[in-house]
Amino acid sequence: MFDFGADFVQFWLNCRFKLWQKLGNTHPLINFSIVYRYIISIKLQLSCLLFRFPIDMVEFMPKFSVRGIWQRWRESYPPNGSKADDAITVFTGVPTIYSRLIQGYGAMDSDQQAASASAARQLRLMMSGSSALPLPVMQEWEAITGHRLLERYGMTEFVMAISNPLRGVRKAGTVGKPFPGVQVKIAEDQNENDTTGVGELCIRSPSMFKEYWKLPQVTEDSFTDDGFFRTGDAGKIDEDGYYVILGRTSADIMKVGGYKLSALEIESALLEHPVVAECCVLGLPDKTYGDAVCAIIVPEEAAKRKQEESSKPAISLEELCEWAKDKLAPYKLPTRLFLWESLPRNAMGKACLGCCNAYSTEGHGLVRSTARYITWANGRNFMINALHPIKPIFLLKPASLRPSRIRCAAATTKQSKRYSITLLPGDGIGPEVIYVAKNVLNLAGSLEGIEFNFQEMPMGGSALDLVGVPLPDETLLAAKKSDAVLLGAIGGYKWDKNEKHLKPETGLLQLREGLEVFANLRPATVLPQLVDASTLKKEVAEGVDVMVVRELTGGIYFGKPRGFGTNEDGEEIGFNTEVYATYEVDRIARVAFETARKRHGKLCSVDKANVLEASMFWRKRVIAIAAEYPDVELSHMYVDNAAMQLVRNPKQFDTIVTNNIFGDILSDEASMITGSIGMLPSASLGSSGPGLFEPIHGSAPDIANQDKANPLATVLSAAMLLKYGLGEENAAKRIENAVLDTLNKGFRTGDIYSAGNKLVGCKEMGEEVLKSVDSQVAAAV
Ligand SMILES: NC(=O)c1ccc[n+]([C@@H]2O[C@H](COP(=O)([O-])OP(=O)(O)OC[C@H]3O[C@@H](n4cnc5c(N)ncnc54)[C@H](O)[C@@H]3O)[C@@H](O)[C@H]2O)c1
Ligand SMILES: CC(C)[C@H](C(=O)O)[C@@H](O)C(=O)O
Repeated sequence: MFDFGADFVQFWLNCRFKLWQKLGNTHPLINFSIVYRYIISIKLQLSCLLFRFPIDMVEFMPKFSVRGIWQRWRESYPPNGSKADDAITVFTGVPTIYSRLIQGYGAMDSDQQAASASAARQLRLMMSGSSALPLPVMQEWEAITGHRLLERYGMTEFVMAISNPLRGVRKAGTVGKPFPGVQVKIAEDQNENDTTGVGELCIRSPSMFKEYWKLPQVTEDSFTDDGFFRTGDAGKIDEDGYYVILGRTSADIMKVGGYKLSALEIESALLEHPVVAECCVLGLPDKTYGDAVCAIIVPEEAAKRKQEESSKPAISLEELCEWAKDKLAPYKLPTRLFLWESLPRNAMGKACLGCCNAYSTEGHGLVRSTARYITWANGRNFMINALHPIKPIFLLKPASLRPSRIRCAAATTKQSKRYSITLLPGDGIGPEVIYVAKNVLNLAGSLEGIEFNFQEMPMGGSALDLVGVPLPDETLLAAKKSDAVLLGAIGGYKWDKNEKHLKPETGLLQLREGLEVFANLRPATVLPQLVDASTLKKEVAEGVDVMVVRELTGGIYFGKPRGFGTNEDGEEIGFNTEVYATYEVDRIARVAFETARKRHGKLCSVDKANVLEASMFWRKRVIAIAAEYPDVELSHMYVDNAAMQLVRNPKQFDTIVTNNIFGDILSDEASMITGSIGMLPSASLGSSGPGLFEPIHGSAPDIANQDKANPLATVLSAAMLLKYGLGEENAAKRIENAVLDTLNKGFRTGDIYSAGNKLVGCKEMGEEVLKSVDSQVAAAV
């Protein structure tokens, strides 16, 4: 333990030689005065910049003593609610330490877990540095301790330069923004035609060191002409101005077929695979592509045991790529896979890339061998998946690979427009259909000179599994800050029994409420190509074109009081309240009248005004608003009758306006007239802010992960996003035309299949739509 007040001078005097050796990732010989300034700066930064309260003690924990660290926290904050005098309040570690602490936590019994998690929660702050923190580690740590790790970026040469804020948004996967007085620039490689914004991070800071001791040339080479220190780290700035560290320029950036790829980004994605305990990604020399992406994976213990018993690899390259293809672009997928017992690590716990590289390169000969288990010279066992010929990096057909930017430049003279889109794949078939819709959106957009910046965020059950809530704050924040949000679907059996606030569906309602998207447009159109897919008679279904305008942020879904209780007889009850205020009915009525006006001028308001006060009120307000729209023909219908009329004679409807719950039910019913719920898109809009676009179907757990989902509802939702969300009608038209063209060619997923057509899966349907978007270029431009 170290008392900063009294022992400070003594400390650095005693430690300076050691510090000379230990500090500095770049060079060990750092000027004596730097050591002094280093310590001063640490104390200043900790005390002033971060906490605004003095720090008395700094305790150096024994390296990797996972048990010791957890125990120290439990002693600091015993279960009786007291706090020890020497309690730890702030903890800083490197990612490996947090991974190990998570492992240690997993090995505890449930009582000890509860005590440990509760103690850890009481620390004031936890920080991470030294290398990029993998997202899954951050998320797991937050789920256990409630701490969102504060990631910062610093080096011995200039101490700390960039940090996420103590209060404010700590963006996962980033190191935040520069401290006041610190200048940061990204020096892109002049010799490369790279527009990814990735380059070497260069820093100018008041706390910059002066020189490497007696090494003037090294010092000189370390600075740019304009006085920025070259960190040797690759980075980029994200759309919010947060810095993302992609690794050491020398070791962590691979150059594959002209793309600069971050090994850390790929590692982060692979680490999410349930079989993967540890992972190291590196580029191995490849004649064609410069580097080939090689993944070294240490499987989880259970997978290792199974592997031993069955003599089969815990995971194959094909399985890994199949799993990762929704998370990584095709050119980022590994083309070589090594399964190892463990990763060689240095004393700090960082994977020793040099070793990994040497071993896997030495293993070249072995790649051609058929041997499965190979003993490496110093006795460590590792396994190579037999025979991995290097596959071409690009697995897609060339047409869909052409980078959007080039297509766009060739196809249109319009100025490039950029939009940020939050993607929420969600659960079940959500990720499958979002993958397709994203590609279609990208291609259609590029043909209209539009560039998208997609940000994928967790939502629903997958967010519950990751961070313990169905709508993480970060997801809502990202959604609010983007230009539009595209959602797959949420929900699944796994979370059905969760308490209300921990249900995926609650997350969806929170999202709609948070984005204030009160108007939900759900068009149900029977396409001529799909008349046969409808369960109604051809003459009933043909020509149906209904727009359901559903109120989305009020009514019984949100009304209070609500909950569970007991009645006077002591019996359990559950209750909800259907309630609408004037402004809520008025605004949705206006949206509906405007919509009807642009269609065939007929609006039917659906309610239950013969029974429910809320419906009587609804009807009264709709009639009042009708005075503003004399050109629109208004009618009213009770919901029970409307449900019947929809299947009796759906063509009588043009536009329907109704409350939240009736809209939910009637739009599902209307979907069947069109052939399948897999065809119906929706747009949810508010008076300002981004719109939310989603298919009306759910996560379809019965067909999830089987490549059976119909992606067209989501693809058409992407078209609605372009039309209603961004005002990009031409790009929307391209998508709508492509869907029609694909159906004209006879491609059908199972839900809309009829004899004489070609049955395809979700992926193939997506590829066909992409081809159609592509082939319309000449016709449409
Ligand atoms: N907006 C949403 O995210 C949303 C909407 C509705 C339901 N849900 C949730 O989804 C889960 C499942 O609900 P559900 O079964 O009642 O409704 P669902 O819409 O998921 O599925 C109903 C039926 O339609 C089929 N289906 C749905 N979408 C399809 C598609 N794109 N292609 C082919 N077939 C498709 C399913 O296989 C299933 O047989 C529940 O957890 C529910 O709460 C979410
Ligand atoms: C999943 C659920 C909350 C949702 C709703 O009831 O609105 C769904 O049925 C829908 O139609 O999007």
